[in-house]
Amino acid sequence: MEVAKVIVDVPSKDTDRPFDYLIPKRLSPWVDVGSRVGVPFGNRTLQGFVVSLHLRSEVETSRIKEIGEVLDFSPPLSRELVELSVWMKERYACRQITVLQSMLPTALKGKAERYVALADPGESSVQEQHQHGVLFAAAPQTEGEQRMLDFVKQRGEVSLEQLNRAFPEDSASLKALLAQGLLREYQQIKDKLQKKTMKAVSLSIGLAEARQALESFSSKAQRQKEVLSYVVDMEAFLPLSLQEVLTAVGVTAGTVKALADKGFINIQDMEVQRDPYKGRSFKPTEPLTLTAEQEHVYSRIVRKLESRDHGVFLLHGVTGSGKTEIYLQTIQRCLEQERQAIVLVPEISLTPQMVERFKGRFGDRVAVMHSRLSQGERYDEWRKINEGHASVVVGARSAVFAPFQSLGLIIMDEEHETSYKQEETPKYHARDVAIRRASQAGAAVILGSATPSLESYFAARSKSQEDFEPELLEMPTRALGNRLPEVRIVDMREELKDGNRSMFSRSLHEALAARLERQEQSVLLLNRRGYSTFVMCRSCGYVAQCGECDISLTYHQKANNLRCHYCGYAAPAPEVCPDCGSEHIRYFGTGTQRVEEELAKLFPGIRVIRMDVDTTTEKGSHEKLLKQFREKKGDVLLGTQMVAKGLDFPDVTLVGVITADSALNLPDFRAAEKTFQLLTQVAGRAGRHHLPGEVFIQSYTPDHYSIIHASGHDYLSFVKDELKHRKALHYPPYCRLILVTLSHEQLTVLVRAAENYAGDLKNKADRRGWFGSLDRFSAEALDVLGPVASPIPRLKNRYRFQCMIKWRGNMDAVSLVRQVAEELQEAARDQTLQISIDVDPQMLM
Ligand SMILES: Nc1ncnc2c1ncn2[C@@H]1O[C@H](COP(=O)(O)OP(=O)(O)OP(=O)(O)O)[C@@H](O)[C@H]1O
Ligand SMILES: [Zn+2]
Ligand SMILES: [Zn+2]
Repeated sequence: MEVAKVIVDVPSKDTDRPFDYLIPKRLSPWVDVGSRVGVPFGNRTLQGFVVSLHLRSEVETSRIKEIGEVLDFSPPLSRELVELSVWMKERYACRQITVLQSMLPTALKGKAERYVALADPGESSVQEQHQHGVLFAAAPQTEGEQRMLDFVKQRGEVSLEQLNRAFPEDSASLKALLAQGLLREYQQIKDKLQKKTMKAVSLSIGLAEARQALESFSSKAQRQKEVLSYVVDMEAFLPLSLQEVLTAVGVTAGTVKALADKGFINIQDMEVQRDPYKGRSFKPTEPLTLTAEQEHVYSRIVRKLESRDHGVFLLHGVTGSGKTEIYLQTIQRCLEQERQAIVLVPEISLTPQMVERFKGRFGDRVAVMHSRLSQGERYDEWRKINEGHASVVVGARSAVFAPFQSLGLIIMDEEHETSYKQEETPKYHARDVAIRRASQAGAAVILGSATPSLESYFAARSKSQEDFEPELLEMPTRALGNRLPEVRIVDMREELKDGNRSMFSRSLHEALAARLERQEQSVLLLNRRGYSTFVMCRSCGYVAQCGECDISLTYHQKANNLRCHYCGYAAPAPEVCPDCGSEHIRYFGTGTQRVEEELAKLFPGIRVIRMDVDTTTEKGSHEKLLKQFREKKGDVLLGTQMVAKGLDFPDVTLVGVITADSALNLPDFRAAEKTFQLLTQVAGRAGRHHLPGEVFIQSYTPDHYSIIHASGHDYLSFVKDELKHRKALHYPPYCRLILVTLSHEQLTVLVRAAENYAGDLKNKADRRGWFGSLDRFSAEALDVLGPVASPIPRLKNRYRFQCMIKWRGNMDAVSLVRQVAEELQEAARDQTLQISIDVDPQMLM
């Protein structure tokens, strides 16, 4: 192969294609698809990725440049991942370089650094000088130049930075030396982060020899003798870290160095792997005997694994049905096949308890990746996988790119979680990427949840989606045979009517008191999402809604009005409730801190462990709080969404939801689905072991179907009701969405651009016969809503407008939406107009 196609690190439209580079002979053994390379681009050196290899270029060879360097011994990306990046760039309307980079840890985001070295000694420079008619041989002209030249000579190569530090005032000499051809300048890509090394001490003579040396050690060098004696004693553990030697013997580095100079020991740099779970032991666990229900599910998945074909399973199992045990045992099979497994979990449920379950079963073969690790730790976990030392990875969203060579299984726990969608570019959904990657690799996918997303469930039931068709597996009972907890809905309007203005209903109050008495534990959930954004009547539960879009109107304090984020409808904020005339109408929301205060007032001496964004910012704090709760150092675990997921505490017998409605009224068509999921999840924390559980859901809209069905643990009925709404109003899964957000510093410019965008898109879609309301009975339709001001109308001094595109059918809507955006941007000739495209958006607020 002579030519490599390389995607370079310039995220702009014109460079979003591969460029040809010649592969020099000396580098050819190292260059492969997925290699990270440094290439000349214009007058810069850039990092890039090789995406294909060819025998020759279509471009004239003399016009293409050579690859400058290869940055890794083995390519950090596999062919499979490079292929995946092409698919992702099209599906999510983004640049391939952005995708490729997001597949790697940030530590590998290299940047060019400038170096100087001696120019090729002698010949070439002399030749060149002859060519230029210069007859004198080049030599330094000043003392400063001479010193600089010597400095470089000694070191071979010097970074420009280092040189400037050594000769801070002397850029003239450098210029002169470069001009005379004595020094040359070049660029190299340096990784953002280096491997971590430590100084390590080992013996440089034989053990017997060292023992002998100890006998005859000079009494003047007593300290050195102690060091040598320590090293000899620890012979079985060599090499030792220098730090350890220093603290154990109580000497300075100088003493150790002196001993090294005498030739007894040597001190070297040794690479160390940062292990975030180092020093922690995980109790080994054995596979449990599966229940009949589990056995059935297990055998279906294993059959697929044995076939080594691609397949997707939707595992719908109630809380506590033992999904995790299914994950563990199917991974076991996968490893026995010498294939590897990826386990994706939502960031907030990537709790130590979760990690423990996988480390406990598979020990050191498990790598862990999440955002609370330092960049260095992430890099090392990534390398552990890349070098084949790990065969299971447990991680958040981006672990879907784990560099495994023969992937057998991808598990996505809590598959309904919105955090699987990345909100920054590339705005990918890990579920879709997982399915795509698995189909390339012939791997199986398990999507697990007690409350599957409507999209996945619909796809599994209807078998009509072109995207993916999961096979549905059900586990309707709990593994330990106990019943799901009893759930009571408390009508908070009644409480107010009866004069109780507290945030605790009388029944939840009583239940809490009983738990304190019996020394059992409680979990209290405060749904903080949607804090203060909607207007609700506390007397009758009325919430202002848009008649067209069936979503809550958002309160805008400045204008004192209510607006719909989808269609732009606006109305003045009401003073009294339009339904019942009550004055108890207000913006909604309560903070965890206020709940904590009220608990302390109601139950003096109560021990509350509060878990929210404020108390969990510090590294490891999440873990510490849960440990306290497990050790029963708290009566109540109070928190936001964090307390709803994946926790398995035997003594929790009460779960209270302070206000179930707050998420229900968010201006998001998934509000009901999210509320149902959250209530079901949190209810599932109660009574998981021998003690029976009880759940109280406090609500101002107790007849809402999401609350009623959650209280009955009735997923199917919820789905039926919800699908009716989605169908009537044309929302997913009956269509797909693309959210286009435009932003600019000047409002007038922005409004015009947004209107042009919507107009162009409609025209182009119309010409293709796509444009039309989704109301019409046709298999294909594309509708454009807006433009309207975005839910966050101004961000960082930029105004924001958006268009929502709804579409269904067999058409390439994404590329049309992208094409129109690119054309508009080009025509506008305005660098500051930004257009962002979010395909299948999850966050609509
Ligand atoms: N086959 C089994 N035999 C005995 N105990 C089991 C078995 N399977 C699971 N369990 C136990 O049942 C409890 C619930 O299981 P697990 O936490 O895996 O459920 P889950 O479906 O993942 O729940 P959730 O969705 O609520 O997180 C755990 O304590 C687990 O150890
Ligand atoms: Zn009212
Ligand atoms: Zn509307």
